[in-house]
Amino acid sequence: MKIRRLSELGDLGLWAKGPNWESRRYFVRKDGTSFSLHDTHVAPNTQTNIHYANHIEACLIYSGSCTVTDKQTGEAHALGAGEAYLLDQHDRHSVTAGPDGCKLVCVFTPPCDGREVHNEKGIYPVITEKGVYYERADALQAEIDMLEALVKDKKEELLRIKGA
Ligand SMILES: CC(=O)NCC[C@H](N)C(=O)O
Repeated sequence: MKIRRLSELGDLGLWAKGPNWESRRYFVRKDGTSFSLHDTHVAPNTQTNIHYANHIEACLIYSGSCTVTDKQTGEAHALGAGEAYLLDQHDRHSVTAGPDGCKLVCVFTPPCDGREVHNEKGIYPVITEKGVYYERADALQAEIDMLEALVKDKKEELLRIKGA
């Protein structure tokens, strides 16, 4: 088991800030997981345009409210505490926080490294120990390398179990 406390995140480089939001990244790639776990706080009455070309993200709102708009269809969803959205199509979208702001627990795959902020297109790079990759092909290769390392670990575990 691992415990990570809010008070540690700054020193560990796991507290990222954008113009309208901050994201406290509790568990990240270096923890060896295939996902990262974030607590995102979005400032009241702000709009952020996002396009996670290299990631899938699930968000669960636990405080405040927001409107998530699909930029392709124009469909807008008003969401509050206990409601969630999943960006499983690399959807271009905007998040508009309500008058009390919006707090969300967010899960990313591939896992974030901790330092990611949006580029001018709203994209996060995939960051590994080998580099920072924005372009889809490079980011996919970095993700495949991460997944292959995880599969290698699982295969070794399986061999250990079978050999026991
Ligand atoms: C909704 C929003 O502002 N997202 C940006 C931060 C993102 N959820 C993260 O945790 O990196």
